[in-house]
Order: sequence, then C-alpha cells, then structure tokens
Amino acid sequence: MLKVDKVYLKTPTKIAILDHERKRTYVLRKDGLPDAVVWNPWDKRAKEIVDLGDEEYKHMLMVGAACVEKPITLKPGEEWKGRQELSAVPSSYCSGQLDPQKVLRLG
Ligand SMILES: O=P(O)(O)OC[C@H]1O[C@@H](O)[C@H](O)[C@@H](O)[C@@H]1O
Repeated sequence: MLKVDKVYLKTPTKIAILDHERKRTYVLRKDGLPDAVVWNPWDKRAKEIVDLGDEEYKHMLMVGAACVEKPITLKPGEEWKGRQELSAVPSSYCSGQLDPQKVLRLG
C-alpha cells in the first residue's frame, strides 16, 4: 500500500472496492454526495486516530462518499440529507469472474 489522497468528482452512486488480498468486495452506495474520496492517513495523520494501531496505517484505505466540487451551504433552518452505505458481497475475484459491472449489479 502507498500513501494516497485522491478526490474523484461526479462518481456513480454505487462504487465497488475489490480487495484481492482478503478476497472480499465492498460496495459503497451513496445518495446526495456526488463525489468520492480515496484516502489513507499514512504515518503522521495515523497518530491522530486513537483506535488505529502503530503500523495499521500501512493496511488502511478509506473510500468514502464526499461533496467536494460543489460544497453544500445551508441557510438557517434549511435541511440537507445525504447517506452512504457500505456492505460486503462475495468477491467476484474469488469466483474467477473479475467483472466490476457484475458486482455493481449484485447490489
Ligand atoms: O475525514 P473525512 O471527512 O471522512 O475525510 C477523509 C479524509 O479525506 C482526505 O481527502 C483529506 O485530505 C483528509 O483530511 C480527510 O480526513
């Protein structure tokens, strides 16, 4: 794993994360959050995360829904709703069918 901090604009509402090492596939579903962030804290920021072990940052990757390009500004009394849901599904990699489109259709 390497240090990474990337923002992807206008991403689909479903994103598949294929973990070949652990043979798992995660599906991120999101609403109201058009962008996505792929990030890990690496050594310095990891020290601020109290429940992350000293060396665990080397194995950590966060993929999250985000709203970066057009920030949401609320006036007093205004409401906004957004959601993200992360679930694990059987890995398409394990079954020998590495087809991200197939994984997205599963959800
Ligand atoms: O902490 P959040 O809002 O879930 O975002 C995750 C990370 O996303 C990264 O892009 C930022 O550089 C970090 O500062 C931030 O912590």
